[in-house]
Amino acid sequence: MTAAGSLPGRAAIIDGRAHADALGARIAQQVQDFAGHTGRRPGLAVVLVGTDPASEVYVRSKGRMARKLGMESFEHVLPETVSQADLLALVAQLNADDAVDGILVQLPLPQGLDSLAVIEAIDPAKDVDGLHPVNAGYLASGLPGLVSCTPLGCLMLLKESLGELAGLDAIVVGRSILVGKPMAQLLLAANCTVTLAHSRTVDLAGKVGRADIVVAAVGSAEMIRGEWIKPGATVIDVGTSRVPRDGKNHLVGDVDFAGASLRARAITPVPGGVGPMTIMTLMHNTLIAACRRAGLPALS
Ligand SMILES: Nc1nc(=O)c2c([nH]1)NC[C@@H]1CN(c3ccc(C(=O)N[C@@H](CCC(=O)O)C(=O)O)cc3)C=[N+]21
Repeated sequence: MTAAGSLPGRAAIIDGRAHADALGARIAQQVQDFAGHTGRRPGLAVVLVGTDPASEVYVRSKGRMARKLGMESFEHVLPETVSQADLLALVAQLNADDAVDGILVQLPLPQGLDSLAVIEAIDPAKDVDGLHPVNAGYLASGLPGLVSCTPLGCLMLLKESLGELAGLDAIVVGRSILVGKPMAQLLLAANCTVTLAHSRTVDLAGKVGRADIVVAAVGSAEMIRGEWIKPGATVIDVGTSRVPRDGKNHLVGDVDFAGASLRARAITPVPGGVGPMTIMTLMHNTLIAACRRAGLPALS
């Protein structure tokens, strides 16, 4: 930890691990209820293409969490050289498999594979990542679908920390399909006034400085500076960058944590913030998909 990082900040730390554990306990109970009603367990299929070490870690932890909560986990590891056709054939097989309720294809895919085409091939009812255009459209239309895991986890943390979000000014920095765009939609649905900022935004510092809620999802280490943050704002940091520091590799977010925690009222740490919630909302989505597919009422 840096000298600045060890200074006590004023902000409350939003403990993503604790919130994820609490959500996990509720999901585990509902998985048992589901099994009691249907005689089977919710099933999650995770597809990994290639051998990116960080992706391997995430895929393994998703499988481990699914099993821990009593779900079935199906892990498919394909070589980096797999053809688009073979990957699409696996997706078709998983679509047709009744034991599979959720399908997640770990992104990014290796060069040469068309990830949008792969996502479009997933049955929207099994798209637990919420990336299929049908699910993105449901979200934009205010209809029930499946919502991308990371933004859903961020919204849960914001509601836990702030209670009512209506009327607050929110800025989302980053416009990816995986995080930024669905995050902006969720905040809009929660009646925030939303600014969606990106690499071409003019005066990002000024716009961040007017926001009650800052969601940083750019993937650029500590680019949101602490002095930009409006005093009393709530900061959600989606970034996870590995940076060499003091001879070690450190995981840091998109936000200058030490600086921001001197001004924010509450902030998520990295690690231990959004990351653990992302895995748990994937489990939540898998349970929702399983209930809908089984014709059971959505569990709360
Ligand atoms: N189709 C798809 N869906 C995803 O949701 C998806 C993906 N592809 N590709 C990669 C990113 C990354 N991602 C993370 C999940 C958990 C942590 C996590 O639990 N992080 C821990 C720390 C883990 C560590 O120390 O490396 C934490 O923040 O506390 C981080 C990142 C999901 N992703």
